[in-house]
Amino acid sequence: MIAELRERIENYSYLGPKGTFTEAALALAPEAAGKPWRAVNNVPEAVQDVVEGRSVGAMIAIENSIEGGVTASQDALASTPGLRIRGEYVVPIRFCLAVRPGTKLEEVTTVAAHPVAYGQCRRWLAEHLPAHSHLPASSNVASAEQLFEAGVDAAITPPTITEHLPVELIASDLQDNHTAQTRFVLVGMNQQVPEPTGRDKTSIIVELPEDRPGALLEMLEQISTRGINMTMITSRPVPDKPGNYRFVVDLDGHLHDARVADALLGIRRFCPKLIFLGSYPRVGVVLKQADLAHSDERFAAARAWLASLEAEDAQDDRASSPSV
Ligand SMILES: O=C(O)C(=O)C[C@]1(C(=O)O)C=C[C@@H](O)C=C1
Repeated sequence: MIAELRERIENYSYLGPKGTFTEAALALAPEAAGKPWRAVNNVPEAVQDVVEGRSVGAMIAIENSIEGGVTASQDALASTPGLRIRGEYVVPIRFCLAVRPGTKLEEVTTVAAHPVAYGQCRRWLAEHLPAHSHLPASSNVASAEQLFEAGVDAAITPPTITEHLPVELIASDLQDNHTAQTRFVLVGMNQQVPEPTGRDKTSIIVELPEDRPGALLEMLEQISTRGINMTMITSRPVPDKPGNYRFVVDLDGHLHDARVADALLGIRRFCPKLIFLGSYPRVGVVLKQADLAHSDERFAAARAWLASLEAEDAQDDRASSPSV
């Protein structure tokens, strides 16, 4: 009954309200098209929606090109067993300064902004509003909603905010870097790994054993000796173990690629706290395999050679065992 109910749920959760970059990312996901969307207040709520079956998927921001990893998302992935990434989506980021109509830049002393957005606009703020104070907001649209509360003069928002709220934009392109982008991932529970497309990425989280000097290097060796391109590595503290870290790692390739499977086996042997987050189609440039020794063909040939040795051995066993 519960399984049937779960099957009928089609919702997708995202950080709202309407108009956030997270909503723009969800609009890029073909599987969410035409399905009901649930706007929630933060990343843990979006993840809880999929854990508790209110949604089949949740879109969450994972990394910004200026601010780096989105820690709330990385921590949710590390602490929610069964959560799997199904796809990644990249959204270009542009910020504007929104005010109540009529407010002048010289009158602004307080700025509401999502912390990840605020971090992307430091240079502009230092130059144009050096004496302001920052009021944290739960999203890039929630910041603009705060304009209608006392004590908030301006908000950092996406340029599309005027489609949603009666605000005025008094400055644009606030972000420190004009190529700023945020990478989002669509997550679900206990999902099957999608078939390889030839342009895939595999994400893992590794908590290294505490008592093993050189464990980080060992993990990297497992990846590099198989010619795998590592596209990201970032560390997060383990909350209940001060001084211990887990590593969030992205690799080019798919779980069904021999070299990736081999590397995961190699890491898992000395590192039982290995979380597989998924293999899924990746956005952007995929490096060509430079080293022939690590080509799929060489992996297949090596496996065939091992299988032939084992077959030979089995034959020898049969020949030498006494017949009855
Ligand atoms: O989706 C939004 O608009 C958000 O407010 C979230 C978020 C994030 O969590 O990183 C998304 C993209 C921007 O880089 C800044 C903030």
